[in-house]
Amino acid sequence: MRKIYFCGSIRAGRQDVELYGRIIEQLQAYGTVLTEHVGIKEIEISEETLDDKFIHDRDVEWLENSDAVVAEVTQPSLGVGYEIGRAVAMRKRILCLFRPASGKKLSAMIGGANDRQSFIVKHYGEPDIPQILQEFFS
Ligand SMILES: O=c1[nH]c(=O)n([C@H]2C[C@H](O)[C@@H](COP(=O)(O)O)O2)cc1CO
Repeated sequence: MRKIYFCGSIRAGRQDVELYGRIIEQLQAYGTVLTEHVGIKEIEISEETLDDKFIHDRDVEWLENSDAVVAEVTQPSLGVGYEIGRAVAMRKRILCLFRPASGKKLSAMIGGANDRQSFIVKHYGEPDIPQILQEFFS
């Protein structure tokens, strides 16, 4: 079973958490999502009981064990940017999802990393997700 590491903003703002949950639900058709908690609204409460070193070391280990990384990058987050950078260094396959309709501007360090092979950046709207995931995992 493929292991998927999903990245989404937590401390940088939870406005997209429900969307993360719906993406994770679709990702589960392609493998086990190691970071399911990113898409769960009430998660801050349980993650708050963990110290930062525990969270960091657990997540880096999950990242190392993952076969693919999918990041929703519309809400800019230091944690997500860090995870993506570490994933590049680990030579993981990475899919970054950005919603232009948000009115935000994607960092050049993500947009400019797109090589259309191992680092893929997609500008999308929610209805596009099934096809994007199918292409990425095929
Ligand atoms: O409690 C946490 N649990 C956790 O797994 N993370 C990881 C997973 C997310 O993809 C990413 C979010 O980073 P940030 O909190 O800087 O937005 O970091 C981050 C936090 C809080 O920083």
